[in-house]
Order: sequence, then structure tokens, then C-alpha cells
Amino acid sequence: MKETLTGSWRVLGIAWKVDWRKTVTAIVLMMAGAVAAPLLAAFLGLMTNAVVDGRSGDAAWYGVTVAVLAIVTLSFGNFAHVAYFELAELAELDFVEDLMRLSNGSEGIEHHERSDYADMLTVLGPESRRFPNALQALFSTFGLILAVIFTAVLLARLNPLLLLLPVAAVPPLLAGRRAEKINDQARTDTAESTRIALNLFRLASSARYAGELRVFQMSGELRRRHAELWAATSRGLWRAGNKAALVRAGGQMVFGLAYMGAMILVIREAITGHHRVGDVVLVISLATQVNRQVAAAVSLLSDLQRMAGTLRRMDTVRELVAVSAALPVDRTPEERLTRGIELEGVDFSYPGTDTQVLSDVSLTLPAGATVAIVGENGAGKSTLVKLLCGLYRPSQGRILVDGTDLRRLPADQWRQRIAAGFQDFVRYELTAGRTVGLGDLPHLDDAPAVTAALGKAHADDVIAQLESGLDTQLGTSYTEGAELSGGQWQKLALGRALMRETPLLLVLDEPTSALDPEAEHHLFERYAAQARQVRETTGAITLFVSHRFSTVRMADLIVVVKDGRVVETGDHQTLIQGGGLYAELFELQALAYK
Ligand SMILES: Nc1ncnc2c1ncn2[C@@H]1O[C@H](COP(=O)(O)OP(=O)(O)OP(=O)(O)O)[C@@H](O)[C@H]1O
Repeated sequence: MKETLTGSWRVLGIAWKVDWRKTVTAIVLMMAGAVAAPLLAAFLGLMTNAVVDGRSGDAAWYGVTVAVLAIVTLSFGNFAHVAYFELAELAELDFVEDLMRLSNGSEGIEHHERSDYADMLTVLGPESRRFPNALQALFSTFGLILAVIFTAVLLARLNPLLLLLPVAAVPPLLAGRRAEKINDQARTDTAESTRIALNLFRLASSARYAGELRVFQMSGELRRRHAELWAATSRGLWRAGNKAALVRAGGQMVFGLAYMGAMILVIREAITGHHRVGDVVLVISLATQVNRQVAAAVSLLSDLQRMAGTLRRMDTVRELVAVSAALPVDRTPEERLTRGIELEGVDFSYPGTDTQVLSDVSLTLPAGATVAIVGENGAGKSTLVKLLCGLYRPSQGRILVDGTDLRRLPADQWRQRIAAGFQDFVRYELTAGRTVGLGDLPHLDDAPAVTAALGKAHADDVIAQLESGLDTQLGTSYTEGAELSGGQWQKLALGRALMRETPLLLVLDEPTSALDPEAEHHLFERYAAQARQVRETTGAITLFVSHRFSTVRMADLIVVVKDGRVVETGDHQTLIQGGGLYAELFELQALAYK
């Protein structure tokens, strides 16, 4: 009950924050509409007695009042609906934005590894659309409380025993609460199968994967798995739904018996002359209303309880996303690097796993150097890059930027000084210019800056082939959108990575894997030359991951990673002379190209 109450209070707070005037209007209208119903019953009783007594003037006035109250009962709810519906839309937007902020605006990305986080999101997405129900429930509850008080007073005046009628409304309420708990648990229990089924649906309906799915003839298998998971979800929800319905019916039965008792009591008292006909009409009318009030309360309570559950899940998401600061965040990145970046005894395991992906990595990336990381698939190269970008924190050890622990730099300020091109880059379906300009948001629409970045990335040819150049809309989501090849998308992503002009760290994690080796070689040749030129001004470190040794050999420093450990460091010449893993891998690739 406490959760429902605090949840309701928070829903009210959200509505107030969104638009307090509309909140007040909706509450007043709902309360007026709700109070009009028991008043209508009272005037109906008075009118009946006036008719029986032959007081035609009074009867007419009571009749007019009954009509006005009927109009108020029927119409005020509709006006309130207009007010809270708009509120609900705004509240939903507020909620969804909060969710997006939590999911993508947080410091690290550890939470994306957690299945419990993914399950929460699966439930929260659709639940955010229940704001209209929650607000309607909340505002109706205010009206309902008033209506119940009025009804109780009217009943007590006739016979205090009739007060048992509203009391009998408690079991259905409790049953309704229990039923909603059963449904809520079922939603949590089925979240994983729902999430996987939704992923399979996305896989099966995405244009990007259509070719591979056809070749491997996976469509039937995907459908089978999707159907199996969906059936499991439906079975879980259906069973819970049935159980909840039985619990609710039990509660309603108690009220039904009380309703019957009240009727018998009043009719007997009318027959023995203790009450008048108008009183019987009043009780019949009020009892029907109490019945409706009970049904409404059960559904209102379940809506409020459901929204309280949604807000609780949101709090859990907030906790999962929060990174507890081990050190005070009290430094800012320097304008230029003088010493460089040092890793001291860094260990790392991905959240929720026991496997150590990086072990005791100690390394110095000197300011101004071009550094290549090489190693076999799964060696830990990308993980190292992600740690340097501050996307994850080391489990042990530390990363120092010019002697300052990376954890002491505000994440957003550090990212501002990073430029990056990732292996799994995003295909932003914007205009070609903006797809590149995104790399430095203040210069999103700065055509000369975008053109310069494209030049550095050797990607001018992609733009030249597009009908409207930088203004060409990209992506198949748009009717007129141009679709690019994998390599063309990658070139634009590389241009995006080169938008920031004064980064302290430029990370290129296989951003050229879709380019041919020669193109990659030329690109890095140019890039390394440029990096050497600008190193004097910012001391920027260029860090790249590549499997192509023709590119790697150009680096000032080559770091060889094996099974999460740094096994060799040095320049090409030193490593070849050392005759270790690097020399072996280099030889293998050279042989393959002969
Ligand atoms: N998000 C993740 N959650 C759990 N384990 C992960 C995750 N990403 C990578 N790993 C594991 O960490 C190890 C290192 O992965 P990483 O991507 O750093 O390798 P890599 O050297 O960049 O490989 P590649 O050359 O194939 O890109 C692998 O064993 C991989 O299975």
C-alpha cells in the first residue's frame, strides 16, 4: 500500500511539474462530477417523496435539480478527460526522455551488459504509455473519496447498519491489490522471453540482415523460436491473468452479499413503515453507486499500483545506471598532453562475468605518439580502447592522463577531448553532411569543417557520388534516402571521427576494416603524417587497432596483446628483431600476400 501511495504522490508531482493549471482543472472537474452522483440519488429520493405527497411544486424543483446533476455527472468527466489526456501525453514524454537520459546519457555503459537492466527496459517501454490510465485513476480517486463520504453520510442517516455497505467494499479492494501484484510479478517473470522474442522479431524484419537470413534459410527457425518464446510469455501472463481474475471475483462476491443484505434491510423497513418510498429509491440508487464506486476503486487502485510499479522499476534503472564515484571528480583535462596516458596494473572483467578480459596491463602511451594495438581476435584490444574512452572503469589498477587518474576527470569533459571511430559504428540516417558533422556537434552544419574532415578521411569520393552532395538524405527509412555500401558508410564514420580538431586522444578501432588494404595504408600514412604535425600543439595520442601490418608498422609504438595481457611493446623494427609474437604474425601475413 505504501508503494501505491508514494507512487500516486509521485504521479501527482509529475502532473504538477508538467502543467499545474491543467492538473488543478482536471481534479476540480473530476471531483465535481463524482460528488454530483450521490447528490443526484438524494434529490431523486426527495423528488419521489414530494410526488407521493402530492407536492407538485417541490417535485418539479427537485426534478430540475436531478436533471442538472445528471448533466454534471455525465459531462464533467469528459471535460476532465481532455485536460488529463494532454497532461498524460506530456508526462509520458517526460518519462521517456528520462529513460533515454538514463540509458544513454550516463557516465559509463556497464549497465548495457546486464540482463536485469535489459528486462527492466522491456517492461518500462510499454508501461510508459499507461500515463493516461494512471492520471485518470489518480484524479478519479480524489472524486471517489468525496463521493464515498457523501454516500456514507446519506446511508448512515437512514440506518447506521447500512454503513456496512461501504465497509464491504474493502475486501474487493484488497483482492484487487493482490490481483495486480500477481499480474506485476508475471510481467517481471516474462520480461526475458518477451525481450528475446522482440529481438528475434527485429532480426527477422530488418532489411540489414535479410540477405544473410535468406542464405542460411533461417527464417523458419527464427519464426519457430519467436513463436515458442511468445507462447511462453502469453502462457505466463494468461495463467497470472486467470489467477488474478479469480482473486478479484472472490472480493466482489463479499460485496455482492453485503449489497443483497442492504436491499433486504431497507425494503423490510419500508414495508413496516419505518421508511418512506423515497428512501427506498435513495438506497437503491446509492447502493448501485457504491457498487460502481467499488468496481471503479478496484480498477483505479490497480492502475495506480501498476504505475507505482513502473516508477519503482525506473528507480532500479537509476540505481543500476549510477556509477559510484570511487574518487572525487575534481579535475579537468589539460589543454595539451605533455606526459601522455599511463595504465598501471589494469585488470578488467565485463560486468556480470567472472572472466578477466584484461590482466595486469601496464603501459605508457607517450604524448604525441601514434600507437597501434595488435593481437588476435578476442585478445582484448577493443576492451582496452573502451577503458581509455572511460566507457568502463578498470576492475583493478588505474589509468592516468598526464598523471591525473581518469576517474577524477568529469566523463563528459574527457569525452569532449576524444575523437573516435569504432568498429561497430552507427549508420545515422541523416543528411550526408550531418552524418559526418555529428562528430563535433557545434559544427553539425558547418560545411567547410565537414568537407575538411571528409578530406582527412579520404571520403570526398563518397560525397561526390551522391546526387545532392552533403545535403543528400541517407538511409532506407526515407523514401528518397540514398543507401550506401558498407565501405561508404565506414568512410563517413571515419570522417565523423576526424571532425574534432583538438582531441587529446584519437581512437580508431578498426574503422577501416571495410576498406581495401591499400586504401587503409594510404589513409593511415596521411593520417600519421598529420598527427606528427599537430602533436606539437596538443600532444594528442593517436591510437589505432588494426589487423593489417602494413598499417601497423607505421606506428611509433606497437602494443601486442595476447589473452588480455600486453606481451610486447616497441616499434616495428625492434619487434621484428625481437622475433616474438609480433614478428611471427607479421611473417604470416607477409606470406599470405606473397
Ligand atoms: N560486452 C561484453 N561482455 C562480455 N564479454 C565481452 C564483451 N565484449 C567483449 N567481451 C569479451 O572480451 C574479450 C575481448 O574482447 P575484445 O572485443 O576486446 O577483443 P578484440 O581483441 O578487440 O577482438 P577483435 O579483434 O575480434 O575485435 C573477448 O573474449 C570477448 O568475448
